[in-house]
Amino acid sequence: MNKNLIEVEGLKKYFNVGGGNVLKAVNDISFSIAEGETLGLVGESGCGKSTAGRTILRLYEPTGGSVKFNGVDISKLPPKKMKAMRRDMQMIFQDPYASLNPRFTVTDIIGEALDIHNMAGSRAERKRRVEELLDMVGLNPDHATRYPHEFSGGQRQRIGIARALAVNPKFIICDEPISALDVSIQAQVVNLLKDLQDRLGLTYLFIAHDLSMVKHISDRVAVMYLGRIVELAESEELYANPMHPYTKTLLSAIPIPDPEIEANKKRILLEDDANGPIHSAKGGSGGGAFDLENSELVEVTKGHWVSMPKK
Ligand SMILES: Nc1ncnc2c1ncn2[C@@H]1O[C@H](COP(=O)(O)OP(=O)(O)OP(=O)(O)O)[C@@H](O)[C@H]1O
Repeated sequence: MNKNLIEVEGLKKYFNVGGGNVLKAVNDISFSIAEGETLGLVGESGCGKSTAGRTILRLYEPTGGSVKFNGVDISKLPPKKMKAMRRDMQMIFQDPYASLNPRFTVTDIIGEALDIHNMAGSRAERKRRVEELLDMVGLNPDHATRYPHEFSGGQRQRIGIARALAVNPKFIICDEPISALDVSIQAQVVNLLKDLQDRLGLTYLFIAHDLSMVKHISDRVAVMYLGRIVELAESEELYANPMHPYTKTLLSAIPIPDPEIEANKKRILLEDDANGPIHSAKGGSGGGAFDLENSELVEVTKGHWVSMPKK
């Protein structure tokens, strides 16, 4: 196993939501990601995945905990050092159209990423680099002068990937990069991300709300529920032997192509948490269905961690 590139320890991100209430969007999560590894982070909408991603990159200031990148604690780096560090840590977003400036050509979009880190060099060098990046993500370099609306959804996501790659990052957070794409296109983008990982030695945190596609890209998967990680295991192990009721729920939500199997399949209904992730200042627990407040991750078999009530 390679050394850890990312080490997240007790990370918290709380939002004040008024009335003395605090929304614990990320509530004490810990995990590491080895160099060249892909960790999947899955859970339903609102469980805190995106907030976790943004807090890891310090696009949100953490409420508590630490994030180490290559052994350096970035949670306390001053802005200048953090800017330099950002080159190594990039993000790909769910909706490539919303994250690409419609008035910019592809050259401008990718070139801007180079400019931010003074990596553009001469005009000719910038053009050459943009064309190289387009080629890398399977787009025609001749299309560099086109605008985002001239591309399909899948092609736009490729532009988003090229922009992230422009600064030669080591770590990329892929925040639901395929959720907005047609199913037929999803596998192509996943395969592209895998190829790029092999070629460039990238490390990924791959965020998704269901488990179906995550399986194909992740070495290990962490399952998030109400701001916490409730299960973490190698992908194969998690799919073959899910232990936490919430993981079982997510797995039961993956559609099976055979309608007969689908019709006979029982959905595990999750008794929802009354408070959600909101905790009142007076000490309301938000522990809910699984009493997460009084639970801890326990290594049940080697590398397979499950949230269990504290003894
Ligand atoms: N800036 C913010 N201020 C207040 N609450 C926020 C903020 N950002 C996120 N939240 C809340 O934090 C919780 C977690 O949101 P987050 O977007 O991280 O979840 P998610 O699992 O990524 O969901 P989705 O897949 O829908 O993006 C939600 O309850 C959300 O409403």
